[in-house]
Amino acid sequence: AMPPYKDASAPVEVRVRDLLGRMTLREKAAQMAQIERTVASARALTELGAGSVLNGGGSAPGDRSPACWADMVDGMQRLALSSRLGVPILYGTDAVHGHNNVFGATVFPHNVGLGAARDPELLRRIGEATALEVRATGIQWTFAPCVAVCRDPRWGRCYESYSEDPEMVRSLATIVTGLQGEPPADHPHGYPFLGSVREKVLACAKHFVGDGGTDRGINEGNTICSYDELEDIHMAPYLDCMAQGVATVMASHSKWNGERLHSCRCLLTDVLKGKLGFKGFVISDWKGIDKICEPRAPQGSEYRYCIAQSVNAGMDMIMIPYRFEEFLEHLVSLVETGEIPLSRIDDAVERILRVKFISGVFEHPFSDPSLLDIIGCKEHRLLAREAVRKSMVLLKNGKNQKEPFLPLAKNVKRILVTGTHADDIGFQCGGWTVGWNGNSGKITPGTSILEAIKESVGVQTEVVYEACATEATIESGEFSYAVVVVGEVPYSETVGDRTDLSIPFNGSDLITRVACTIPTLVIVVSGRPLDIETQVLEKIDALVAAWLPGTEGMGIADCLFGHQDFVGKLPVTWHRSVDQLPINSGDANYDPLFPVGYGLNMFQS
Ligand SMILES: OC[C@@H]1[C@@H](O)[C@H](O)[C@@H](O)c2nc(CNc3ccccc3)cn21
Repeated sequence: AMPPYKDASAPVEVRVRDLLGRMTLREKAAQMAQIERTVASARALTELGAGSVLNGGGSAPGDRSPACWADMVDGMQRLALSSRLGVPILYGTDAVHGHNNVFGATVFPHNVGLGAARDPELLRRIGEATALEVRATGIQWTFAPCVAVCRDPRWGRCYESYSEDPEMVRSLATIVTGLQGEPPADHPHGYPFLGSVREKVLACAKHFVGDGGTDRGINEGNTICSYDELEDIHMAPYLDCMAQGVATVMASHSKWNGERLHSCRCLLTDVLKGKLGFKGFVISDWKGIDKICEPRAPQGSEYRYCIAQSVNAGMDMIMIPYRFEEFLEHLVSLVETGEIPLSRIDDAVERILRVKFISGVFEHPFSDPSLLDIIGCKEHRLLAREAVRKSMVLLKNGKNQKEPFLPLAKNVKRILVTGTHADDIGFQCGGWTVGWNGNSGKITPGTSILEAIKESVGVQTEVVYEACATEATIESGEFSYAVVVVGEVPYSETVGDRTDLSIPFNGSDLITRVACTIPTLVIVVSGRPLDIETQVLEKIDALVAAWLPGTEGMGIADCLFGHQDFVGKLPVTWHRSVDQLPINSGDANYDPLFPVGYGLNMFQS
């Protein structure tokens, strides 16, 4: 007869218990391992039975096409299903603003722009569209949403945070129901949920906890605060994610008052699993356990000790990604010596199997090729265009109270478009896009700001474009107005940590050169607020924060030319000077250039 764990009609907990009872210690330990796709061999997946596979940012199969991804994931699944007990893998990827690793996917604005849009229903729809594009490649799990509450814009991951305001971040956790589906009203609190194996993917709330609150915004640094502050500011969004049945949580590389989250039993077990009642599984970050002994010992040393510390603290799955067999040997040995109680292993594997059973991957282990055309489809690009439009924040609109500068006139003789970010899809998308750190240029199909402007103006309007306008061009006269698009080059994680937030490539000089001759709108494409000196702000006629809008540049033109009004409001404080940092709404003597919540509409100036 069919063993209970293979019986789709049996209750999940019965299937979990039955399968757990059949597994050897080595098989249990292997389920707790997540390995990188480049080492996902037959030995790893069939002989040893690794539980999960991921691709690190930028790691992709063949030509990055959707079909290539689906073939890869299905191939790995076939290997896993040939293991002794035939436990399927979960494949995880960072689809953090659309299915951003895949060429041709819809790339949505990064989280900071979605925080400016402040539209929970929009976030749910973005989750829905993203889930479909992820599923189209046969992938069942995304490492999103990042629910960091960014308290210092010097942090290289500021753009991955919806807001500095925990209440704003909480309200946007609706993306979880978009990704996973809406749990029924009687869904047990803290229990993982997945609504449809065809159209939904497992989500991952990250990075637990306090990733956005580190001292001076240093990535993977130290968050120094009381437990109450940690709970009120950084932990609050996890309650909302859990209320929506989030299936997994990723631990943060950062520390709380000097204690590494990856080996913090108090926060991972007593708080997250105990007090908050989380019933899904906790996964480490990339090589997160290898860092446990730093700085006393170099990263990766004392690996056996690191494994013991992390697993005993409550880590359920380890994002290894390359030391799988070493990990396996150590973990089995640690249980045999009693340094890790078998009960801890059983708890971890029970959580992993629970998520696998609720995900439907036992019944539907393979990709669904009928979804392939949905990647980058028109409907999703229109949704992304709506998100871009709603994320735009109008910070200045005219030099005096009476004459708003926007909307821009469409039927003028000649306009100048200039700046490093006017015609660069890669710059618009930012980090975590095709490559881990992102890139410049035509990295994936999309519409640049220049293309959007050309598409929006009248046929008799001449659009003159120069990445860096020359004096000759500027002085050549007859420009009705200029649009100067400047900002940051793509980055991710520590690569993005800054102590200086001035506009790169001497953006301020270009702005000044243009603005002293031509009426000028400045658009800033960045993952965070950048320094706008007073004399620059006074010289320009209008200023728009576009954040990192992604592929659908038309959403910017929709606002500039008045098709729709500006609705965006600042989700993070726009500082006057980096000397003020950290500066957050609610501080005593809060004196920013523009406060959280600031944003004009077209009729204001
Ligand atoms: O990509 C997996 C995780 C991601 O979900 C976490 O948010 C992030 O902290 C994270 N960082 C890495 C490191 N990525 C990496 C990319 C290319 C080469 C080496 C490492 C992986 N991950």
